[in-house]
Amino acid sequence: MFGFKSKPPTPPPAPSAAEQSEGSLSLFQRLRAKLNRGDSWLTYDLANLIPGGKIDENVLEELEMRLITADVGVETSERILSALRKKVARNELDNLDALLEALREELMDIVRPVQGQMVIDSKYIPFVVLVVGVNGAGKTTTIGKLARIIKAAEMKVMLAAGDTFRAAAVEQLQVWGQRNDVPVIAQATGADPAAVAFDALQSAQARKFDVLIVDTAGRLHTQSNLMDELKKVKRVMGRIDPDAPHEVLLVLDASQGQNALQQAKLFHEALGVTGVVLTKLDGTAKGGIVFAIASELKLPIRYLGVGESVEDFVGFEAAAFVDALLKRE
Ligand SMILES: Nc1nc2c(ncn2[C@@H]2O[C@H](COP(=O)(O)OP(=O)(O)OP(=O)(O)O)[C@@H](O)[C@H]2O)c(=O)[nH]1
Repeated sequence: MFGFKSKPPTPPPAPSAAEQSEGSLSLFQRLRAKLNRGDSWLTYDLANLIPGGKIDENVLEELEMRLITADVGVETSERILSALRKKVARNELDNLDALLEALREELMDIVRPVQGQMVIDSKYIPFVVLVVGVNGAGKTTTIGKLARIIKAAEMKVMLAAGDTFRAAAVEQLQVWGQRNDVPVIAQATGADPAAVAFDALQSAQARKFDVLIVDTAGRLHTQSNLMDELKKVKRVMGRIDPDAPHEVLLVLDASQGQNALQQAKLFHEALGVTGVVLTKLDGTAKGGIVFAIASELKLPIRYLGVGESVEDFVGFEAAAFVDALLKRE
């Protein structure tokens, strides 16, 4: 689920307990079972639209509408359809299978470049991950899940409770810390989040931790003070290690659709996001936002959250994701 750079401190991660307990279920099968509750939004009953087996403009329009309503975005959907229309005009797509194969290729072209695991570079002691995103996107849950897989790889991980705005957020992080048996650095509610991050980084450095994950507040992105606060957290950590944070992980709730894309733009402009986690893909989210983020922002997509429990967390793999959407093995 993540890679190593320089000399790895430990061998690559063993399969997690959850992965083991899920036996031989492939990533495709796990995604397939979770995504949009198992119904493919994209190809569901598309066959019924092709009574004579002929791909015509009606089918293409229906497909375009599905892409748009599935949060792929107008621009990206139009681009996909324009490529498909050209193939139809050249008589290259004359049945449903050919159409689905061409659609798969178009979708793969969009997400293949953004598949990239988080590389924990061991030249940094610690490797610092700053986790950002709006309220309720799933930051704390993601941190808990991430801490667990890093720990399973036998690395020492510490958490910093940088969301000092809400007392419950600190408590929630502490619960995840206890569950994973990892230390959590916290201060009183209302403390300066930059001070929490600074202290945590100093402590993680002194105690030679491999990874420090910093939680942050997520009040609405339209409040410019949030971005100023996050920039300060970043800057202050840079005083200890000029390269820190080494990963700025943006957590987005996939069920927020195009709004998530807007958030991503703002966070990226302010902080220079280096990786994205899309959560709640198990709910009503249609998954199309993955393509919108990939095509418009070209940011690496690191992980997908497909449920509330620790094992509902998968590394992003382009082919498994596209095939799960298209219901193809
Ligand atoms: N269904 C589902 N729920 C999720 C997922 N990830 C997180 N959640 C739930 O979403 C809610 C918000 O998650 P948090 O981790 O508290 O979100 P946060 O971004 O830390 O929120 P604040 O602390 O309010 O800033 C919780 O009820 C989580 O259990 C996911 O992948 N799927």
